[in-house]
Amino acid sequence: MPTSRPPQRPPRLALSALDALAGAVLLVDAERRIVGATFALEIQLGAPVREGTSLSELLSLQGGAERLDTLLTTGRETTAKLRAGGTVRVRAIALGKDGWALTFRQDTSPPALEGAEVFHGLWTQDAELRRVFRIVEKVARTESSVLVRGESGTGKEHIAHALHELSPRGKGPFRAINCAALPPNLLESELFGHVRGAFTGAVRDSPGHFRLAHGGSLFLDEVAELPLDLQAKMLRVLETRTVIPVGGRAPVPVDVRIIAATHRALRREVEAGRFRADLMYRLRVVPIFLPTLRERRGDILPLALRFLDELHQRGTRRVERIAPGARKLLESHGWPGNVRELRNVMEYAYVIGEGPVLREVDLPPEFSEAKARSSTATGTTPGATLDEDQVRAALTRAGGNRSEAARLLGVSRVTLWRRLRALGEAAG
Ligand SMILES: Nc1ncnc2c1ncn2[C@@H]1O[C@H](COP(=O)(O)OP(=O)(O)OP(=O)(O)O)[C@@H](O)[C@H]1O
Repeated sequence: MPTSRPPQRPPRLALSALDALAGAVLLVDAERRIVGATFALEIQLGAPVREGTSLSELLSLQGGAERLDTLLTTGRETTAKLRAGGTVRVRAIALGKDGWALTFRQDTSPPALEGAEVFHGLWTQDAELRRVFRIVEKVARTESSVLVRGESGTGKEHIAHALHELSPRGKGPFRAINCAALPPNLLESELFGHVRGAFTGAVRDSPGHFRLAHGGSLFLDEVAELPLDLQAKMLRVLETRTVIPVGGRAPVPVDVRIIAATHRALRREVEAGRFRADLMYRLRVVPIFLPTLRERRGDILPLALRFLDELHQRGTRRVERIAPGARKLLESHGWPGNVRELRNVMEYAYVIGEGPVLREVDLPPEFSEAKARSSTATGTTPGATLDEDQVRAALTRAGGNRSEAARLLGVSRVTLWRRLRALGEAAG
């Protein structure tokens, strides 16, 4: 009577290598039992693969057992139905007497990542964002002023860089200034420069961003926050192509292409009297709208995996899959901070969790409605669900810096401080 050996699991490293080299792969032993699956396959199937179960529990082939034999013996690619739903193209590669490696491709639609593109550091497989990339390529070749509109974290600064690099000015300087980050008087001298003695502390001449960007591009981030008096000066610079440094008299010629960005609707700012209409028309000759992450939900999981990949390069933990519950939460989240928020969330989950599976509980507190509800029900403070280990892990990762630890945990500094105090009190 034949004896059945227990299934032998391949080492995790081997699965990771397979994942990187071949993508969606399933390993079955000589008895056609599943012994391992790559992360890419689980993403494709949308569910974890149960080791030890029989291949026929995962796949169904028209023609039954006979077709399964053909699939395994001929090495030809075959269409198979997944018991969980959907069709795939499968090919089997015999591994001597040990079993088979099966590669999977999506059947009707092209493989999930086909049609994906990396454009100047921005990854997407979304048709709308890719259309934006094509517009950027076209407009980059011109001298037109571009206004990039998009929520925080949608990639406005990357687009500004792309516009510069693809333009004939690409070899010239690229300067960026955030109009919301400086008080008005400082902003003016940062933009237009100043002469020595123009104000207390002006011990020497300073060229300002316009002159430093001469022959290149100047990126005005958060342009809607420019105070009205500076808007008038900006308009003058754009019209005369000269700047007058603060405290100076002589206009200095500048040759700069302006790329502006905002998360606000400039038209509404104009209607509200906060932005000059004439400057708006100067800046938004070509408006470019970046879609939010929630408008391209298909990008969420692939981007999450890319960020995990980056974390793998830097850290020691190796996440091999995202648990279905966590995937659902990621896919349904509102993402007000867009891709930047996703990057931070993945880093948080990577740091907070342990082992090869990224789980629901590893995600920041705002992801768990149940947690939030129970915390409101019991009247506890936000972040009260963070346990000591999570807090410690984040602090270690942040080298003791509490602001950074709070960012990693997805809570405010005050919440972290309260939690530390509560834990301290509990320990004491
Ligand atoms: N499509 C994308 N693919 C990969 N990374 C992205 C993508 N979009 C944004 N990011 C990342 O998100 C972060 C924010 O990007 P960026 O600074 O260009 O956004 P922004 O719209 O200028 O944000 P803000 O308005 O808050 O300054 C960066 O780390 C960037 O690499």
